[in-house]
Amino acid sequence: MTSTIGSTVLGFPRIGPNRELKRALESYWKSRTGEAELREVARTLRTDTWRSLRDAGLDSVPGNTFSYYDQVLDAAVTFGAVPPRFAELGLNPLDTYFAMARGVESAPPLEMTKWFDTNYHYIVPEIGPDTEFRLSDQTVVDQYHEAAELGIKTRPVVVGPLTFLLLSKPQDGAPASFRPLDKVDELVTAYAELLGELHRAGVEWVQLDEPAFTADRSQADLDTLRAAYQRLGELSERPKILVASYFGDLGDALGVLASSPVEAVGVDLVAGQRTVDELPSVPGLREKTLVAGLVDGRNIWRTDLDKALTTAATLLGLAGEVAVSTSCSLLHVPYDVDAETDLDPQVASWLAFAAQKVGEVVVLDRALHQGRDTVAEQLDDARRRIADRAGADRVRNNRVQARLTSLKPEHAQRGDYANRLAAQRKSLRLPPLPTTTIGSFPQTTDVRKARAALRSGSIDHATYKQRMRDEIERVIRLQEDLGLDVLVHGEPERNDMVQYFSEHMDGFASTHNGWVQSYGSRCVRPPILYGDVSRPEPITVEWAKYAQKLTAKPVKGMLTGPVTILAWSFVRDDQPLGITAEQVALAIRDEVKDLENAGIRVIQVDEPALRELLPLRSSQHQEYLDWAVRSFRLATSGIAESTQIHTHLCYSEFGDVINAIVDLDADVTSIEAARSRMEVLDDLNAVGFGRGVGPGVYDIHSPRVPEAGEVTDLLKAALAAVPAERLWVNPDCGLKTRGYAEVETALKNVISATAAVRPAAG
Ligand SMILES: Nc1nc2c(c(=O)[nH]1)N[C@@H](CNc1ccc(C(=O)N[C@@H](CCC(=O)N[C@@H](CCC(=O)N[C@@H](CCC(=O)O)C(=O)O)C(=O)O)C(=O)O)cc1)CN2
Ligand code: MET
Ligand SMILES: [Zn+2]
Repeated sequence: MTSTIGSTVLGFPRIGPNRELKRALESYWKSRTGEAELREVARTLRTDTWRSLRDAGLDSVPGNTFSYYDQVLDAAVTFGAVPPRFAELGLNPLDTYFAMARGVESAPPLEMTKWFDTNYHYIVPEIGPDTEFRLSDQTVVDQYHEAAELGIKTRPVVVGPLTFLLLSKPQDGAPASFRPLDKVDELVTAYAELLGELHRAGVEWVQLDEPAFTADRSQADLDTLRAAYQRLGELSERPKILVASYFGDLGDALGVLASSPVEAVGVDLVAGQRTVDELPSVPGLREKTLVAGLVDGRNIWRTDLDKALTTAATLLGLAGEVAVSTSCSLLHVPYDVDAETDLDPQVASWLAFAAQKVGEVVVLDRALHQGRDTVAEQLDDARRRIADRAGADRVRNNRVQARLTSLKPEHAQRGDYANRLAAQRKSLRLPPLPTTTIGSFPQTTDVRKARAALRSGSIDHATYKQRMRDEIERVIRLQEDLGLDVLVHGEPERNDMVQYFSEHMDGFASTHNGWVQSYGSRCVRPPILYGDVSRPEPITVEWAKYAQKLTAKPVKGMLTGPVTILAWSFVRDDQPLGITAEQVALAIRDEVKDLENAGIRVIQVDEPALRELLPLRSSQHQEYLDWAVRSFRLATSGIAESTQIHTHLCYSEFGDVINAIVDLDADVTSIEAARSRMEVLDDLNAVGFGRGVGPGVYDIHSPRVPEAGEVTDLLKAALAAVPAERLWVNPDCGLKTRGYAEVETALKNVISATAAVRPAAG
C-alpha cells in the first residue's frame, strides 16, 4: 500500500529574505523590542514561507522549519531536555530557550558545533541519566494549526530521535559509560506522544530527519534505529512518517528503514553517489514512497534537469511512489537569485537559490509524473543555461591551468624545520611564551558603517581607506600598550575572512543579499566560485605594510587558507574539489610571497574549516586529507626559511585530523583549547607534533572575561604538556564578534598570566 506525498523540499531558510529574523532577534536581545514584536516578525516569516511554497506548486509544504535559533535546540525543548541550570532560572519559555543558546551570567550556554560537514552550527543538547523526556512544548502542533488556518496543510519537520541523541553530549558528571543513546526508549516514548498529538491535530505526514545515518554507524546503532522506527511505525494513532536522510549515502541504514513500518524514506541523490546503484537491491522499498533528493540543497547551481530526470526514471519501478525533492533542507542556500541586482547576468543565469530550487522540484516532478512535454519550455530553458555554463569562456583561464600542470613536488615542500627554527629565532628575537592574537579585533559599528557607506557611495574610497588606517593604528597602539609580542593589524577591512579574499580574486562572484544562516542570528554570504581562480594583484599587502610601519614589533600577516575558502564558498561542481583547492592555494601562495617581500616576517594562514570538510564516511578521509594538506603546503612553501608560517584551527574536535595538522608543516599552530582545558595538546603529543603551538587560553565565544588566575591555570596545564620553547600564548580565535571593553581586560589578564609563568629568557 502506498500513500502519496508528491513534490516537496526538505526544509527552507528562516532568517528572512532580508534577514528580518536576525534584526528582530538582535533587537529583542538588546531589550530594544519586546516578545510580541519578535513573535510577530516570526509569524509573518512563517506565513510568507508557507504561502510561497504552496503558490510555487509544491504538493507537500514542510512545516516547523522556522526556528528562533536552531532546530536541534527546538527538539531539546520540545521533548523536555532542558538542563536544570536553565530550568532553575525561572525565566519565561522564550528566554529559557535563548539562555540555553546564548548563556546568561549564572548559566553558561549549551555548546555549539558544526552541523555535519556544513557551515551551519547547532546547539548540542546535554543529556544525563536523569533527563526526563516528555512532550513539553506544543510549538510543532501550534504551527501546524497556524498554517492550517491559512488553508495550508503542512508536513511538520522534526529532528529524528536517533540523530538527536547521537548529536547530544553526556551531561557533566554522568557516568563515563553513559551515552545519550542509552535513553532512546524514553525519548521514543516522547516522540510517540508527539505523533499522537499531531495525528489528533489532523496532520497527514510528519518528517523525521535522521542525517546521522549518512555517517559511519555501528551495527548497534543500526539495530537501535530499527527498533525505534519499528515502535513508532506500530503506533495506531500517528501521521504517516517520512524518515529523511541527507549529506550522503545511508548505506546499511537504507535497508533498515525500507524494512521498517514507516511510509517514506528520503535519500540524498546528490551527495549520496552510491544510493542510486544500491536502491534496486533494497528489500521493502516497493511498499514505500521514495523521496528522491534530486535538487542540490547545498549548492547554488541550476540543476541539470535532463540528467536528474534520467536518474528519476530509473527509480520509478523501484518504489511504490517516487516524489521529487531536494537533497537536504534549503537552509544552506540563500533565498532568491532575483534579489541580486549586481551579479553578472551570465553568472546569475547559472544559479538557483531556494526560490529557484523549489521551481526546479516542481518542474521535475511534473516531467516525471505527467510527461516531459507538460514542461517542455522549462526543460528547454534549463538546458540552455547548463550549456551556456559548460561552454563559457569566463570559467576557464589557460594560464591558471598551465601553472597547475607545471607544479612539482618541491612546490609543496619547505626546508628542514631545524634550520627554519634557527633562522626565525634570529630574525624575530621573541621572548619565551610569545603572546599574540588570532587576527581580528572587534568589528565596531563604525567600521561596518564605513563599509556600508562606501558601498552606498556616501563616502569615497580614500575616506574609507583612511578610516581603516585609523582603526589599524588604534589596534596597533592597543597591542603595544598591552605588551603583546607578535602584533596583528586587526582585519577591520574584512567583511568576512573568506568573502573578503573572494572579492579580490578572479573566478569568484559575490552576492549582495545572498545570506545564509551560520548560527543563531549570524549569517554569511558565501562567495560563488564559478571559474579558474587567480589573484590579479596583492590583496592584504598594503594593510600589513601600513601596520608594520607603525611598530618595531613583528606584525603577523593574516590570510585565509585554501580549504577554508572552499568550505565557506559555493564551489564549482564541474571539476574535483582538489583541483579547485590547488588553484586557490596558488593565489594564496602569491600573496604569501608578496607579504614576505614587503617585510612581513610572520604570516598566518587560517584553516579553521580543515575539520569541517572531512567526509562523513571514513573510507573517504584519506583522499580528502591528501589534497587538503597539499593545498595548504602549496600556499605556504614558496618563501624563505626565516619567514615564520602560522596556522590557526578552531570550531572543532581535532582527533580525526590530528595527523593532518602535523603534515601541514606550519612553524606555529594556534588552536582552540580553552573550553576543553588544553586536551588537544595530549592528542598532538601522541602523534609526535614538535612545532610551536598556541593552545587558546581565552574562550572568545562568550562575553565573559577570564580572570588572570584562570589563564595561569590553563598555561600551567599547557606547560605540563609542552616544553616552554614551543609554547605560544593566544586566545581561542579572532576577536571580531567581541566588544573592545571585554577584549582589553581579557588580553590584559592573558598578558599578566603569561608573565606569571614565563621562564626567564635563555
Ligand atoms: N564565512 C564564515 N564562516 C564562518 C566563520 C566566519 O568568520 N566566516 N566563523 C565561524 C562562525 N560563523 C560566523 C558566521 C558569521 C559571523 C558574523 O559575524 N556575521 C555577521 C556578518 C558579517 C559581514 O558580512 N559583515 C559585513 C556587512 C554586514 C551588514 O549587515 N552590514 C549592514 C550595514 C552595516 C551595519 O550597520 O552594521 C547592512 O548591510 O545592512 C561587513 O562587515 O561589511 C552577521 O551575521 O552579523 C560570525 C561567525 C564558522 N563559520
Ligand atoms: N584570523 C581570523 C580572525 O581572527 C581567524 C578566525 S577563525 C574562524 O578572525
Ligand atoms: Zn578561529
